Amino acid sequence: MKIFTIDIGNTHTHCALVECGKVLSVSDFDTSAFACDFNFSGLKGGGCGVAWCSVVPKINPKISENFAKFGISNFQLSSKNSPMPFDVKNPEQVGQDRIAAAIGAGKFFEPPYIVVDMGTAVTIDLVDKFGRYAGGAIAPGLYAFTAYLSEKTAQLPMINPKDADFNLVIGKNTLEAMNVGCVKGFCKLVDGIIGDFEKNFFGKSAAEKTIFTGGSAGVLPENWIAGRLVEPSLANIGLAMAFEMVSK
Ligand SMILES: Nc1ncnc2c1ncn2[C@@H]1O[C@H](COP(=O)(O)OP(=O)(O)O)[C@@H](O)[C@H]1O
Ligand SMILES: CC(C)(COP(=O)(O)O)[C@@H](O)C(=O)NCCC(=O)O
Ligand SMILES: [K+]
Repeated sequence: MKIFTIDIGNTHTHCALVECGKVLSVSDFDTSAFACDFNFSGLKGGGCGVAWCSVVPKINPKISENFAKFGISNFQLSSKNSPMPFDVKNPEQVGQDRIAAAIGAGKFFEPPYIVVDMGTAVTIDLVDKFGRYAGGAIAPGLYAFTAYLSEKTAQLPMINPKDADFNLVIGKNTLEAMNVGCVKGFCKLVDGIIGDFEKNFFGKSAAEKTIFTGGSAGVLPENWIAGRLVEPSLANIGLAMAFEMVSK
């Protein structure tokens, strides 16, 4: 069965048509423009399931209204209906995109594994050996790391993370210093948290059990991202898997 999935993030809304865990097509929108513009009429009667998640609650009534208008039944993934159990203090607090990506990573590995979603925020999450969503870390995303300084200072420019040389050790001008501090610094934050997870939950490198997703994965230096497993539609795959698991 084809499942139309919608992952509403703080910056972008990622839509993907997924069948048997395979992504058939994708389309992205600015979240600020999404709920008002989207025309769901094409989905009606298409024999297609609809699964979605949102970390922008004010959008939810609008999208629900839209589904109702077009008569489309739909599944919103949450901690209440998640097929993945939780080992955290307040499951209802966990971002629905974090739940979706954690489920989606189950297509790639057996638990335990690590899921890194580099969006507006970066989240680094653990699914434990029992297959439970076990929590993780939330930090500013790459854009916050880079843009904030250029917005809040008189002399720091906006940088393009793609141009940063990950091998550079010390910056010899402003741009290089920002590349080392902001871009390499962002990567080192992620690697440092992953390293702690590895030490505490794997006892060895978990590079083979770590998956990356989110907009920043595509703009980080090649020599950091190369060789890592990246799935841009991880949350969408997870939404489709969750829908299939709960519909059984
Ligand atoms: N040119 C860029 N410079 C810095 N960050 C970028 C750039 N392009 C994309 N990003 C990062 O990607 C993020 C958007 O990723 P996305 O996965 O769409 O986020 P969300 O899931 O929060 O909507 C931006 O907030 C930013 O961190
Ligand atoms: C951490 C997030 C902001 C990430 O959102 P994103 O960057 O993908 O837009 C989102 O998952 C969220 O608002 N979570 C709620 C708090 C929590 O997960 O504990
Ligand atoms: K996200």
